[in-house]
Amino acid sequence: MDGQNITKVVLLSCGSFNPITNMHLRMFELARDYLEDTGQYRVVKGILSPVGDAYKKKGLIEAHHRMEMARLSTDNSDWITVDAWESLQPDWVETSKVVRHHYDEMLEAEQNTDDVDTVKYAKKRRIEENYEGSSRHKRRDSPQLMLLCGADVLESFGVPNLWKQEDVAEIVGHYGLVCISRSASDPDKFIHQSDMLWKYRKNIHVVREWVTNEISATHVRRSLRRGRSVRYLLPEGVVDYIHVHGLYSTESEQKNADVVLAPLQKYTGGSSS
Ligand SMILES: Nc1ncnc2c1ncn2[C@@H]1O[C@H](COP(=O)(O)OP(=O)(O)OP(=O)(O)O)[C@@H](O)[C@H]1O
Ligand SMILES: NC(=O)c1ccc[n+]([C@@H]2O[C@H](COP(=O)(O)O)[C@@H](O)[C@H]2O)c1
Ligand SMILES: [Zn+2]
Repeated sequence: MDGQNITKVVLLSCGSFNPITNMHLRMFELARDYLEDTGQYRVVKGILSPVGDAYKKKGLIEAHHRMEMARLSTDNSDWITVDAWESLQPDWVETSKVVRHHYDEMLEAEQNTDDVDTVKYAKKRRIEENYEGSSRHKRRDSPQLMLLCGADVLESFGVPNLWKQEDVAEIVGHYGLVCISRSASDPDKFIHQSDMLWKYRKNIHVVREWVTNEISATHVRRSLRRGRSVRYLLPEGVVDYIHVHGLYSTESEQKNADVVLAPLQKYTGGSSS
């Protein structure tokens, strides 16, 4: 393989990570193996982006704790990183905007490592060449940013008032999606039944995990409330962090219990901005 036609990929995973589990980290490894096995891609970076507190999901603990646990989990990875930008936004940010933000950052980082053009205005001009008006245009050699998620998130695209269809079209049509199967889901069937997902099916990479691993953060929080062990479901450092800070109680599970999830609030409230 001469590497000439290999596209560099950055994987971005958005979620609550409440708390981060071994399966969240496995998703990145599974996705990288899958993409690189095709011979078409080289995965250069993974980004974990914990959602901000304004998402208002039931039982969602403070972003700074979720961020710190994600950091502890990725300390020993040479390619998976954690990014605080989304978690620091005062309002909930649609995933399409998070993807755009990281795409822009990725292009900027690419430009900065390019030692041929170091003159500032030239860099700026080349960044601008990636755009036409407000829409982002890919340069042939620029890396690709793909959203990484589990099949439940893919299937949530069909939940009324949860996602704007134009956002889904932008994510799958312009960037790309890597979806890890979960045992109760059938992502291929879901794609087949959606005209939009079918249209962009070539940009959706379904990774079938045969050794299914149904660790979920909900299960972990439940075990913690009941004083049960969660060892080996989460990285060691995260288990210690949870115990030291006394996280995940009956009380914390009631957070946002009577609040509507931010996207549902936004899209059922009549606002479509
Ligand atoms: N066991 C799993 N298999 C495949 N994908 C998973 C698994 N657990 C989580 N994911 C994916 O990880 C991302 C972050 O998910 P999230 O933070 O909601 O974790 P979760 O374990 O599903 O938590 P919760 O139970 O609170 O919903 C999502 O894309 C989700 O689909
Ligand atoms: N319309 C949207 O952009 C939209 C809707 C629902 C969830 N999400 C995102 O998907 C992720 C899902 O996280 P959970 O599975 O933990 O709820 C979060 O990062 C959330 O912001 C985005
Ligand atoms: Zn989930």
